[in-house]
Amino acid sequence: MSGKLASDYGAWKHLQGIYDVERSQLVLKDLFAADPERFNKFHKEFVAASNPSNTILLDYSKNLITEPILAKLLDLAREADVEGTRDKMFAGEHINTSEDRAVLHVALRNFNDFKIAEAGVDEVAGVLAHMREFSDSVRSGAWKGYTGKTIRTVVNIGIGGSDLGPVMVTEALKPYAKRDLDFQFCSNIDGTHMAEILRLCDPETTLFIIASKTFTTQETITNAETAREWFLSKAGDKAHVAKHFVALSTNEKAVSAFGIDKANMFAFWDWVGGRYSLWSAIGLSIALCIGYDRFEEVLRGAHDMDKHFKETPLESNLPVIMAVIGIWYNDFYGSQTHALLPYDQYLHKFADYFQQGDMESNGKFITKSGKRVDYQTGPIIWGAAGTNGQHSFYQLVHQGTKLIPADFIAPTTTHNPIRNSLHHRILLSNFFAQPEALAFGKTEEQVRKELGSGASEALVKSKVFEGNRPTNSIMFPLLTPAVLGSLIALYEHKIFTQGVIWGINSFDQMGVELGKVLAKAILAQLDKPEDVKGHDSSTTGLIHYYQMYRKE
Ligand SMILES: O=P(O)(O)OC[C@H]1O[C@H](O)[C@@H](O)[C@@H](O)[C@@H]1O
Repeated sequence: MSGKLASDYGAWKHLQGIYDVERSQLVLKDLFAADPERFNKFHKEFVAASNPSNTILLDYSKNLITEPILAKLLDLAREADVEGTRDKMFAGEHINTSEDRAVLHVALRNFNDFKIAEAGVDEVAGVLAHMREFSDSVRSGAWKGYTGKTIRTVVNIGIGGSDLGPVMVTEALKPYAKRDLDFQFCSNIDGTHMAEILRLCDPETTLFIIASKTFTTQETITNAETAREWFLSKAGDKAHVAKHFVALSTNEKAVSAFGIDKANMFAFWDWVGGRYSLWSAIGLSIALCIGYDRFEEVLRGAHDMDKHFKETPLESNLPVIMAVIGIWYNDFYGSQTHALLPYDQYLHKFADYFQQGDMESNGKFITKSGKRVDYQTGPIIWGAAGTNGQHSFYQLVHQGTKLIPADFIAPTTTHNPIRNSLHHRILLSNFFAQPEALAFGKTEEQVRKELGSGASEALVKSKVFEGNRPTNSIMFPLLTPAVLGSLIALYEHKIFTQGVIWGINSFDQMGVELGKVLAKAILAQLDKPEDVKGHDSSTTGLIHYYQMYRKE
């Protein structure tokens, strides 16, 4: 850790100079016209070392970059010591400095490849074996509920990282799911969420997974207590809890205080960040859904991307390339957001997942050495599955006043080739067309030609697309467990690389604390109006309104 701000680096200053002078010349239409080799120069294919059918193509040619700009961006990564910090992460050094912790989600999918010396790493295989045994037993029907019936519904109770990963992955890998097992995910403290899920559950055939790293999160513990209360109101005897409740946590004490047997607890370790935890015991619902072997394929896919990130020179390193191009827009062009646009319905939760993954990691204004940054850090992440987004927000992406860099993501082959893959061909024609339209637009001249001489000036102008809007295109053959694992790890390492360049700690989450503390204080004041003290007039007024109209 140099203690420097990113803006102190020589490469950063150089990039600012390039931006100021060359920006007007960075026109995609011209860059492509000038160089027929542009695609060849600006795309890379990742091929997994352990599995050649797992490949990912990254086409970054439709970005506002030239070879010298990309080289300078990579110099920035070198100057910020991305490689050194990466190696420290893989070696188990405590790079999460504010919490004095290692950052070792890579150890959860390592299978003894990299040597990592940190307490707990040698326990990973044992927990995976426990997950295999348990998921096999539930899926085969050998695991019985308290009346001897097999499990039909699994309810994962967790929030944030203990929810979003399992939700996204079980959706993404639905083609591999055990279809006679229903999966529900209860996260929100809003009782509506639990109430609607319990309506779908039969206590005799439901398994509750209480997923919480800390086992202190208010939402999860309250929801878990509600589920237990509901279960006991039907099952009666507390001894039956052991057949219907399991816990995924680092906090053994709190798990046993809740009444869950140690044999039904799946452990992980403080070096697994919540938003990086789907690879840990938090992935139990994934293993139950697609089977342990498929879950392990997800892990192995991620490991292949870890190897790529760790061992590939920066010029060919996919996560690093995506990271530095993102910095070019975020910090020099001033774009505020980054869109994730998967053209695959199974990835419809991908943007939601990386909203936490990216924004909780890099939404920080203080560097690791305690300085306030004088540049932008993490972008706002958003998006939706194509083609739905096209009929919703793409108008602004094409003709709005904001620059919105976007990643278009698609499989060449669909799991559902209905009508001879007609749907998929239409889907992909949109996937190819949108980045093309965004890059090359439509000139006034073209519009005039199309409309003929009678068209009003205003109409002509309204149909012009300026173009020059940058995108990455990411393709892979099929959304398999291995490909998904690699794809998630690709984005994880992108986020890591950006965090290192910005000098921030991507692995703590102090920003989620304040609201929690205030809510606790307010909860104690909600009963009586005279208890509402210590707030501004707006907060006081809102609580009083609630007290006047509530019905319980
Ligand atoms: O798994 P837990 O401990 O219940 O935490 C759930 C979530 O809580 C907070 O919002 C943050 O710390 C997240 O990173 C975390 O994922």
